[in-house]
Amino acid sequence: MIRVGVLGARGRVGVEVCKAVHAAEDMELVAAVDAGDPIESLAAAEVVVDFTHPDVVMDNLKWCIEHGVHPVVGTTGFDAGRLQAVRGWLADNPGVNALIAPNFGIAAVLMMHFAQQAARYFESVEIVELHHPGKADAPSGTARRTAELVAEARRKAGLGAMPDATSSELPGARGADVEGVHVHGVRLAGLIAHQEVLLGGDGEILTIRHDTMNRSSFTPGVLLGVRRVRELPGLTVGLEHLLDL
Ligand SMILES: NC(=O)C1=CN([C@@H]2O[C@H](COP(=O)(O)OP(=O)(O)OC[C@H]3O[C@@H](n4cnc5c(N)ncnc54)[C@H](OP(=O)(O)O)[C@@H]3O)[C@@H](O)[C@H]2O)C=CC1
Ligand SMILES: O=C(O)C1=N[C@H](C(=O)O)C[C@H](O)C1
Repeated sequence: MIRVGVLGARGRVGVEVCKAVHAAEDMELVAAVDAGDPIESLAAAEVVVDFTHPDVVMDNLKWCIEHGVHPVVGTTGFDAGRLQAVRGWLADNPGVNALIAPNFGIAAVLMMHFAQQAARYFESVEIVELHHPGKADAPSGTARRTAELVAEARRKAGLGAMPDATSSELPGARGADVEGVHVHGVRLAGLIAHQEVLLGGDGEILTIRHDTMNRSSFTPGVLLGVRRVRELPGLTVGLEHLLDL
């Protein structure tokens, strides 16, 4: 039995993670911690799943790593600096591993993978992410990561800047610029989490779309991460490394 703790246990995703861990035959839910609860109860866990908030996730990660607990993190808001800090804590605590994934949905990971594969064939790529209005960060972690993967694929293919004649604009009208890829965020009541990657070339448009219909869709990926994190050395970023893509 894997002893699992959950941080953000009363949140939208945390509730689903607790149910999934409870139902898994090879796992035991030993701690369910939310804001205001003592973090020390996580010491009973081998693996801790974090779905909290970008403002608190670094403190949570540091605590887990320093207490010999392997973190599996869905919380977003990671940039290169934050990932480097996590690598430093792991280096100071050999034997502890961490998995951080901007999206644990299998279809979402495939959407990112397909976008990365397609990127080198098109002059233009833009990303539209659409989420519920309770989301704290923009652009979404998934959109940011997709843009990074697309930019990397374009660089490898020797593609330059995308065509864009915009010479005057209201701030924000062209979205956020992530390594040259424009990312547009929509926050709308009724949505959960959705993304379109628009790829355009001469007379053709390819749209890759992903829709999250419920939050239990994240749990198979989370459970896979919980089962595998102990054997993945150091820091792993992205669930794609656990799938045979
Ligand atoms: N990687 C993935 O597949 C996915 C990632 N996410 C990401 O996960 C994060 C959480 O999303 P979501 O569940 O919708 O958010 P919610 O706000 O619904 O849940 C977060 C929970 O964490 C609690 N919390 C806040 N601070 C702490 C703390 N220090 N310790 C323990 N618990 C704390 C919150 O309490 P309170 O409300 O009282 O502050 C809340 O109950 C976001 O960053 C989101 O982008 C979401 C879906 C999928
Ligand atoms: O906040 C959310 O809801 C989600 N957050 C993640 C992100 O920022 O990419 C994953 C998914 O989009 C849902």
